[in-house]
Amino acid sequence: MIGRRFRWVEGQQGLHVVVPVKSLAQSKSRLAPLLAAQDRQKLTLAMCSDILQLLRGSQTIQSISVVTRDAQVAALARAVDATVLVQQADCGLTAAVEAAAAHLARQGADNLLYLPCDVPLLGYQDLEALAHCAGRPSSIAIVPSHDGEGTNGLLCRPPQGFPFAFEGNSFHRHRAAAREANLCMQVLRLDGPALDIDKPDDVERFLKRSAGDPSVGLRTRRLLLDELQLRQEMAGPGGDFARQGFGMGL
Ligand SMILES: Nc1nc2c(ncn2[C@@H]2O[C@H](COP(=O)(O)OP(=O)(O)OP(=O)(O)O)[C@@H](O)[C@H]2O)c(=O)[nH]1
Ligand SMILES: O=C(O)[C@H](O)COP(=O)(O)O
Repeated sequence: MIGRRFRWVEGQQGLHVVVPVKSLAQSKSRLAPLLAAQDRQKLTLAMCSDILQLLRGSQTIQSISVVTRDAQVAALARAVDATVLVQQADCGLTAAVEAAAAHLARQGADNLLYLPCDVPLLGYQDLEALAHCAGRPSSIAIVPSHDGEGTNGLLCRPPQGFPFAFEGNSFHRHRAAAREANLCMQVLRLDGPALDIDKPDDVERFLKRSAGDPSVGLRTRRLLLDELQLRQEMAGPGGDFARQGFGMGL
């Protein structure tokens, strides 16, 4: 647990963030048409690094927990003073968040904010918006993914007891569960964390959007453009990564 950076602001709650990360070798399989296996691993590490550095620098964050069985991810997490909850196997996202919820409840935390590792456009203002939502007891805030189907952020107060049901159309399931339990629910449509990088089109969207804001997703952007040499000019208006090969063996 870390608590020293959190700065109390009236109306805001210090957030206890949980970032589950599956084994690098298993991550980002839907990007296989675009990136080779080694490059998908590098991309996951770069995105983890971006989000962990952002969390570390935010005064709205009270603790960071990374749930993983991957040694490289664990090392990255420890470097920013995050708590590493080591898993024996990749047993799915829901199980990973449930394990973190139990841990936080034992530690006496009064909230949990799930964030995936693949939202490099997440910014400080998004965390502030979430911190405002955490002010009320028995509350839920959900950040839907840009396609309106997935859950790219889920804030629960208290941390345990909500029926997490990730994967597939989880936004609708989480919203229905909050309504059924009569919880105070907010749906936060935040453009930055709404973009999770799952598919080749998402890489294109990320490069377009991050071009206007060098303060977010810096490591991810550098990796894609400089090291993996994806060509940014293809991301301009009318650019078409797939048809032009994107330079990566399509
Ligand atoms: N600890 C842990 N994290 C997981 C597991 N499954 C998914 N995650 C994490 O949950 C978040 C959202 O997962 P996905 O978007 O499905 O991950 P992904 O690597 O894009 O998945 P694919 O493209 O389907 O391979 C990411 O931070 C993942 O690393 C798991 O079994 N254990
Ligand atoms: O929305 C979810 O349940 C998880 O974030 C996984 O969704 P994804 O497969 O769209 O990344």
